[in-house]
Amino acid sequence: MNASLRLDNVTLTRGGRTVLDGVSLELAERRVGLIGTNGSGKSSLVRLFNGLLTADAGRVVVHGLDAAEKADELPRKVGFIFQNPDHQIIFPTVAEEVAFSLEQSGLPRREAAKAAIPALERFGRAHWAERPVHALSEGEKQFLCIIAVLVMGPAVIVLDEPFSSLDLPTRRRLEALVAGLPQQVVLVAHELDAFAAYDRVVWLHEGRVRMDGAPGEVVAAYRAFAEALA
Ligand SMILES: Nc1ncnc2c1ncn2[C@@H]1O[C@H](COP(=O)(O)OP(=O)(O)OP(=O)(O)O)[C@@H](O)[C@H]1O
Repeated sequence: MNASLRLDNVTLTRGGRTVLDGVSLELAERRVGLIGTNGSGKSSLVRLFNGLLTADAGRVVVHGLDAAEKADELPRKVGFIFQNPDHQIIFPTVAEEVAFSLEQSGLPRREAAKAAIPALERFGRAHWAERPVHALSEGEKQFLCIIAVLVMGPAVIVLDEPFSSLDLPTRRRLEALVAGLPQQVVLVAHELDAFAAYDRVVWLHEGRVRMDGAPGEVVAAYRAFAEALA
């Protein structure tokens, strides 16, 4: 099985607009960054990897699964962390949220409820179990989202602007947590320093790949481009 995220000549339209225009990419690195101005297509592109969006033309292959044929299997393969944890968390307590993830990964409901506490324990958060989710801070909620995704054992973690509402210390803690994950990680972010230790950064512009390579070079070129626009 090829452990890569592949787009072959992918075109995607949303609301009548071409959002991705013949994009071909093969992402096999463990740490991949995606940058670009607002509306360049970053969120749309990563949503192809878990079946939230479907390409209009071309082919998407996620760690060996053809996205068009195996759409149902993609969410277990690719875990998503979004900008706003409130959009992701659906249950009133931490334990219920984690239990739901475990159920999604195939455990029967009663077993999932029992397994939630040991799962939280693995992340040093067993004491959160009965906490109401609304009483968690933004950083804690984002941490819970990551736990809820990780317990499903995905091969890929996609983080789409996960830092936007976090203060700097909380952001650094989450970055450290993400840095230690064994999974392939795809990070969409506007905080360009986040990519320093990444293997590869792809710069998307108006639905096409504008530059692709080592973080230092791609980020420097993007900064120069953005400065010239300002
Ligand atoms: N739900 C939607 N319906 C129709 N068009 C959409 C929808 N969401 C996004 N688009 C359009 O798709 C294009 C790409 O949006 P996308 O969210 O992928 O960009 P992005 O690079 O992630 O931007 P940002 O940095 O602002 O999050 C935009 O022009 C946007 O208007």
